[in-house]
Amino acid sequence: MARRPVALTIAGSDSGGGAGVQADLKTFTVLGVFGTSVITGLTSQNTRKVSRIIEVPPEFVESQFDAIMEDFEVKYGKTGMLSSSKVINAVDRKVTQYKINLILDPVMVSKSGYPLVSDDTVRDIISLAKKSILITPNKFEAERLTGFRIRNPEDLRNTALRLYKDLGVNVLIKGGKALEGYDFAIIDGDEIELRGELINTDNLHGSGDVLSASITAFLSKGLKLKEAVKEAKKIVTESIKFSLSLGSGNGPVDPFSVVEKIVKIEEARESLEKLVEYIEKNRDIVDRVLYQEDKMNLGYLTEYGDFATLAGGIIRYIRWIKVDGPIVVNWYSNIIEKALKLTGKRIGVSFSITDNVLHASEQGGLKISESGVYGDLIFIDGKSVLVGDHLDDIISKLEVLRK
Ligand SMILES: Cc1ncc(COP(=O)(O)O)c(N)n1
Repeated sequence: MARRPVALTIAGSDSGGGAGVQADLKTFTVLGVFGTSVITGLTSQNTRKVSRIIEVPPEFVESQFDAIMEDFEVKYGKTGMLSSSKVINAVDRKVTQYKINLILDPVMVSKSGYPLVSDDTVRDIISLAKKSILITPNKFEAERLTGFRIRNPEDLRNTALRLYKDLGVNVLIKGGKALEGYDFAIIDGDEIELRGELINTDNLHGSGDVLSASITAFLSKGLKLKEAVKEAKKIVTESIKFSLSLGSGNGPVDPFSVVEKIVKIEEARESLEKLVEYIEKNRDIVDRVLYQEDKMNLGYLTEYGDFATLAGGIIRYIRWIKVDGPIVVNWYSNIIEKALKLTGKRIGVSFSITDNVLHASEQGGLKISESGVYGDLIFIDGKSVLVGDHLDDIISKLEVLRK
């Protein structure tokens, strides 16, 4: 029977789906970990605002722990929104009772700027932090916890050192957009710089949750803490790079992009395989678009920027064609990738500029472009690249060239 590691999130519900429990469970799932959840509070929230918060009664927080722990083996858990001292104390009791290794994300304010915890919780958060294996404050939360100001990477390091020494806990501070995605961690005394990329987006709703949930997932899968932190940084960077323009406020980051990127590569392979099959079945097309001993190729550029193409292309050889595979991904770039990037299309075929090609495209209404921005047939480096939105689109354009 299939088995999965089980992880736990102890967090609030975000009705808008981008942060909180919803973000944590998505993150666990895409990383192959089964997610359980202790819900600490409910928010009426979207990408613009948090309009209401209801706290879950502490005894019900405790009963969720009991239900999970009597049935599952959970070694690692993470916290998100813990909105009051009573809830924090309930979590503290249960985490201690069940010996759960805790990643504490001291959530205080939403990306949309609304407080998620009452002011007097800082003391209790610090007490829970001391029992955790890692705390992951952002710049603002680290400032609140220490009273320091963080303006640059040096301040970030000093604040991390202070938290590490004073609380006796491993710490990862997220510099966020203000520090161009620079994070700094101290784990078992080792200082770890986590350089990010400057990703120019305000769609960051849920970014902190995705990071701490990724760390928790990787730990549950058996990684050591330092490795888990480094791998989690990659996941959150991807989730931000492909964050979603949903809602009119701070859109959600998208942990699902980590999986969808791979699905899209498989779709690219499948489309190219079908296109090879089509060309093999209709090889007269090759005579029309390719000079003797010239080479054609096929390519697919996914929404995530991965490029698939035939390693060797298709060669016309007397009465035969030779398909020289395999399909390789991100192996090398060619004029098809260039044409697809120029036109924003997904799938392309490169071949010679034969008289047939010129004649048939004129007759069939295919648009030729030398600059490449618009058009169905792009001329690059003395060759033509036929481009389309998907497999059927490119096949219907190849049919035009067969006439
Ligand atoms: C229920 C809940 N938990 C956590 C956050 C923090 O996420 P963010 O800072 O990205 O808004 C949130 N907005 N809502």
